[in-house]
Amino acid sequence: MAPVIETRGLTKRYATVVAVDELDLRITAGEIYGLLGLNGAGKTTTIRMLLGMVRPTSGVVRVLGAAVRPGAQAAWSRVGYLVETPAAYPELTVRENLAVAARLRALRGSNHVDEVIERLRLTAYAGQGARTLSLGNAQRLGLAKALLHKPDLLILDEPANGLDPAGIVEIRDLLRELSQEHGATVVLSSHILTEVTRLATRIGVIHRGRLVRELEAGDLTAHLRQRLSVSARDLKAAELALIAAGFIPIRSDADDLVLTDARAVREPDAVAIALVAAGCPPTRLVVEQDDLETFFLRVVEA
Ligand SMILES: Nc1ncnc2c1ncn2[C@@H]1O[C@H](COP(=O)(O)OP(=O)(O)OP(=O)(O)O)[C@@H](O)[C@H]1O
Repeated sequence: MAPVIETRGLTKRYATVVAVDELDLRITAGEIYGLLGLNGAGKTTTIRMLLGMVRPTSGVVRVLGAAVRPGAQAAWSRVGYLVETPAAYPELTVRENLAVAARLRALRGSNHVDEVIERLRLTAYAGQGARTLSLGNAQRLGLAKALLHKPDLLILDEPANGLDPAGIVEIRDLLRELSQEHGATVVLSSHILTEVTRLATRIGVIHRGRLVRELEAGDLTAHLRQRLSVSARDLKAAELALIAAGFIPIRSDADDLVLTDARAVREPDAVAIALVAAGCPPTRLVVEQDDLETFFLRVVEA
C-alpha cells in the first residue's frame, strides 16, 4: 500500500542544533501514528516539515503521494492540521471563524460548519468571540477547523493541549472514530505517554531529533511497567512490615514506598492487608504507570 506520509533522510538544522536528524517515516492509510518525545525532541519541527511550513535542510517528504515543497498545493484539500496554539480571528465568533475557514476551503452551504460545531461540542460557544474562549475551547475550535472539510489525513501537534480530562477523552474518541469509520489517517505528536498509548495504533519515539524506536500498539504493554506506590504515617514501620510479608519496597524521592514486583501490582489488597496486620495501615495505595521519562530510558536504552 502506498504510504500516506513518507519521509527519507529528513533533517532540519538550526545553526548548531540538529532539530530533526535523518528521519525515515512511513505511515499508511488508517493508521493513528503517535510521535512521542520529550520537550525539544523535534516533534513540532517534524510536523511543520510534513506540512511544508519549515523547509528541510535535507531529505524528502511526500504526503498523499505528492512531494511537499513550499508553495506546492496539490494534497492540501485532503489534509487537516492543527499546529500548536490554534490561530483564530479574535473579534469573530466561533461560528464566524468556521464560516471564514469554510469559505477559504471553498466549501458550500452552512452544514459543514453546523456539523463540525456539533461534533466538537462547540454549540454552547458558537456565538462567543474567539478572543474570550478558554484554552480548551480554543483548541476545539482549532480542531473544528482542521476537520471542517473531512480530510483524509489529519496532522495534529499536541492536540490534547489545554483540554481537561473529559475533553481529552472526547477528542480521543473523535479521532478514533475518524480513523475507524472514515478510514482517515491521523498523525499526532504528544509528550503525554498515556494519551498516545491509548490512541495510537503505532508509535514513533523521537529523541534528540532521531526516530529511536517504532512500536505497534500491541507491543507497547511489554514496555510499559506498573508499580504500586504506598504511603503510610510511619514509613519505616511500613517498609519493615512489607519486607516481612515478602515484598521488596523501595523508598522513592517522593517519600513513599514503591513496589515493582508483579505480585504487588497484581494484588495491591495483599499489600494493604499486610500493612493493616502490622498496625501501619496505608494512607495511600495506588497502582501507577511509568512516566514518560522512565519509559524513554527503557525504550531508548533497550
Ligand atoms: N526556529 C528555530 N530556531 C532555532 N532552534 C529551533 C527552532 N525551532 C526549534 N528549534 C530547536 O530544535 C529542537 C527541536 O524543537 P521542536 O520544537 O521541534 O521540539 P518538540 O519535540 O516539538 O518540543 P516541544 O514538545 O517542547 O514543542 C529544540 O532544541 C529547539 O530549541
